[in-house]
Amino acid sequence: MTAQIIDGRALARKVLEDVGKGAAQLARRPGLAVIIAGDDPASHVYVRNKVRRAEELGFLTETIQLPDDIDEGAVLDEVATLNARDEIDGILVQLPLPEHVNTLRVMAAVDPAKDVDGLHALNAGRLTQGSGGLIPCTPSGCMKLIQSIIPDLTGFHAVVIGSSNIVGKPMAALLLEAKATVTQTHIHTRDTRFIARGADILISAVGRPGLVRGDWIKPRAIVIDVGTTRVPKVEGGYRIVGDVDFEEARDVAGAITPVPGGVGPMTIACLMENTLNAALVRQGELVSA
Ligand SMILES: NC(=O)C1=CN([C@@H]2O[C@H](COP(=O)(O)OP(=O)(O)OC[C@H]3O[C@@H](n4cnc5c(N)ncnc54)[C@H](OP(=O)(O)O)[C@@H]3O)[C@@H](O)[C@H]2O)C=CC1
Ligand SMILES: Nc1nc(=O)c2c([nH]1)NC[C@@H]1CN(c3ccc(C(=O)N[C@@H](CCC(=O)O)C(=O)O)cc3)C=[N+]21
Ligand SMILES: [Mg+2]
Repeated sequence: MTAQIIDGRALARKVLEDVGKGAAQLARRPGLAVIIAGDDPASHVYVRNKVRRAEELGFLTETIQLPDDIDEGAVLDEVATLNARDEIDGILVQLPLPEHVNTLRVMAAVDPAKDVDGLHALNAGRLTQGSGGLIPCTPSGCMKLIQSIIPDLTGFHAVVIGSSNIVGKPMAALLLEAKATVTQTHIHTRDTRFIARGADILISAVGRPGLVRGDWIKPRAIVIDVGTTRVPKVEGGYRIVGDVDFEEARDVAGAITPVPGGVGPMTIACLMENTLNAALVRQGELVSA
């Protein structure tokens, strides 16, 4: 069989349309601030894309560029300043931070009500307890992609390859909340291929091109490829590739997300959705995100 290709760009457009309608109901436009430290070119591309989307929606945006050698205290000061500014509804600290900065301490400093990445321990805890809060953008986008194919995940076996705080762990929590049976793997997992083959829904969030081969996939499974690795092209520039061997997977899976054009655009759309929800809560239009 040939898998259905799940169109992340088209679904992202729908999400953004709804965000635009929601934002129009607000007395004050949502405000998104992005902190970026250092000069990693890939990080700058992602930040520019996020800011451009926010501007298209009429949001207030601000990018705070910090030097690579900034000390942790100064990053925490920037966060505190943004926490105190009423017109800022969402704060995103672009990752990775410089090596000498403790990511968890920075995350803990962000006002949970403005934590549009859903990385504060309060939001992460609320997610595992199913009690609302802001949800990390990439897993949130993956859920929408999966549910565009199977709206009700009750009892399906989902396998999440990768266990980071930003993708793998919240992905597993969301799937569990949706009543799927969830297996999570990581670098020490033995025989990931065998585990993956049992998945009705297979999500790979590792960053290793070609990790997931055709024989890792159960026939007709839904495959969500979060991996985004930059590979230099011989003619210059780069292309981005996922974790999944797309050509092999296409012959086995029931549905699959492409890279690019799958999870990436949904991540940005869900960031806009989170920013709108944070603004709605902060402006008293919603009790909880
Ligand atoms: N499209 C999008 O919107 C986004 C894409 N990404 C991409 O997704 C990928 C993952 O991102 P992120 O979670 O931040 O990355 P991290 O590097 O933080 O996490 C990768 C995870 O994969 C695990 N891992 C490494 N090798 C294997 C393996 N062979 N089998 C199973 N697990 C393995 C690691 O295990 P351990 O913890 O034990 O080391 C870790 O848990 C990257 O390619 C990133 O660029 C990320 C965010 C958004
Ligand atoms: N605090 C924080 N939050 C993040 O959400 C976050 C982060 N840090 N650090 C880096 C990763 C990576 N990430 C991506 C977002 C969009 C695309 C995306 O739009 N990708 C396009 C292609 C883009 C291209 O061509 O380079 C696509 O897949 O179609 C990819 C990757 C968010 N991340
Ligand atoms: Mg660090």
